[in-house]
Amino acid sequence: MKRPLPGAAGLAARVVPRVLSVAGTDPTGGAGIQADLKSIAANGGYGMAVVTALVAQNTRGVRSVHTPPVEFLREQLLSVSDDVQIDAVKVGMLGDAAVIAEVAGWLRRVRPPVVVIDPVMVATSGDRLLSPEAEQALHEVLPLAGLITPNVPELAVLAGSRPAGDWDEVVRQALEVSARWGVRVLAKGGHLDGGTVFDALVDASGAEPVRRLQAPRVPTTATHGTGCSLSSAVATWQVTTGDWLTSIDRAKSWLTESLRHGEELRVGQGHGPVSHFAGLWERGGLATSASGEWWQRIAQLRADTVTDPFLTGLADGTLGKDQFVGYLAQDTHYLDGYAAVLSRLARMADDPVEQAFWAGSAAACLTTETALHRAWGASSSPIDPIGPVTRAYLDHLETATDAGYEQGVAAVLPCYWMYADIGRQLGPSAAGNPYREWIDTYQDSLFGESARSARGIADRAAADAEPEVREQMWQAFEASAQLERRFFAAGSPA
Ligand SMILES: Nc1ncnc2c1ncn2[C@@H]1O[C@H](COP(=O)(O)OP(=O)(O)OP(=O)(O)O)[C@@H](O)[C@H]1O
Ligand SMILES: Cc1ncc(CO)c(N)n1
Repeated sequence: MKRPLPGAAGLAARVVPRVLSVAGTDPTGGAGIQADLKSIAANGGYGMAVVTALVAQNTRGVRSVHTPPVEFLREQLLSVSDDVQIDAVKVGMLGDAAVIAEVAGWLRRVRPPVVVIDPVMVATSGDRLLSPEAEQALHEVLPLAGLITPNVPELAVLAGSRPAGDWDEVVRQALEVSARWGVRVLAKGGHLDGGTVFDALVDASGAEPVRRLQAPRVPTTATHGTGCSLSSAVATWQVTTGDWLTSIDRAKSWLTESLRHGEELRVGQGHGPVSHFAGLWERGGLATSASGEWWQRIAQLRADTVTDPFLTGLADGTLGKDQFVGYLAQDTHYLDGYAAVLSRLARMADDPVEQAFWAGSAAACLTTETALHRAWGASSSPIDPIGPVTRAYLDHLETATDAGYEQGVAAVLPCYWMYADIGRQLGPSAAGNPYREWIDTYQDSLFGESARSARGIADRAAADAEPEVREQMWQAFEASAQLERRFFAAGSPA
């Protein structure tokens, strides 16, 4: 069954794949079923789970495994398949031969349209998750998969060889396994060294037997459960794309981003989990906070801002120098007034942390400005007369702050947040760009952190505010966002 691609219209117009994970548990939430459910949800699916084994494990290793009777496994599997139409199944830890036989029998009866089997044998910690006798029994279940996803040591076991030492050997083993077991293989190269991680989609019977994928290796210790998370993500995507390479590609992009944010979670002392929802949180896909909702409401405005000719010219380096200097002159006026408003907020705040944040921001604002201007050989005092958009923006900030602390906080937020967002989007094009320093200033992770702090303050203020004040906060926020856009447009090539 092939489903339409999820459209841009959002969740309402979108088919949500119903994806079942059949796997073991990880009470620390980074691997096994717990990771699978997060991964399925993060990739747009509805997750379900049947437990094959209860694993007492954490980021450092496995303590013990409890395998419930296979009769109970059967009860769980039938509870799902008797009631729910399953679009995809991801199979993870199977533990022993009896579990494998049970799952194989169920798969043969139910025939889910998408089956991904992660032949889990050892955890990232090195602990075994499959009894050696059960390796034989895998013969029964692996051919039922549309895709199997072994890592380097697992591939070696399936190929009956030593673990591959380099990428060519991985591909050779994957071809062997694919031919011998009659399955499509995603050979994962996470365990090899090097600045790039390679994976390969191998189908010995296909027209193009080896298709390679590569991604930058994320320097992180947070790699616990990457295999679980990847296989569930691929299973989820396969329901909507119907094409394995596309599904793997999407799952990989998501995983790389989630790996980048894993350490921020500070979970455990060993190999920590990836941050499954980092992308969603980053892009404000959740409207659980007032600011998240405001951010979504200005989505069109934000899209129009990043495609403004001034910013596209800045991104590709074709923007005229005069224009950039003209923009900087207006920005000097703006930052002077903005720093004054931030100082006002510092005085108005009753929380010492918030006072310090606004005062620190006012200072950073003035020093960043001088640094940028020095780089462009301009004086740090404004020479050009103040323009109409700059005037309107500063008047708005003052008026909003006159109305109250909450409104002032909401009014200053777009300046942090939209610039951090623009820096993030323009960052990748910064190398060799004449405006690199400007882009780097806003791409800087410290700037991103300030934006998050400002957002946190606005959310706390909104949570405590009366409905009419919260409405005024939104209006102040939106007006500032509009003025941000006009500020760039004022410097656009005619
Ligand atoms: N540091 C990293 N940076 C980027 N990608 C990585 C990194 N580590 C692993 N990956 C990717 O994650 C996926 C899983 O790879 P890996 O070979 O580690 O699987 P695994 O050993 O089954 O995972 P685990 O046992 O931790 O669940 C692969 O697509 C791999 O390329
Ligand atoms: C339950 C379970 N499945 C898979 C893995 C592999 O990371 C793990 N550590 N735990």
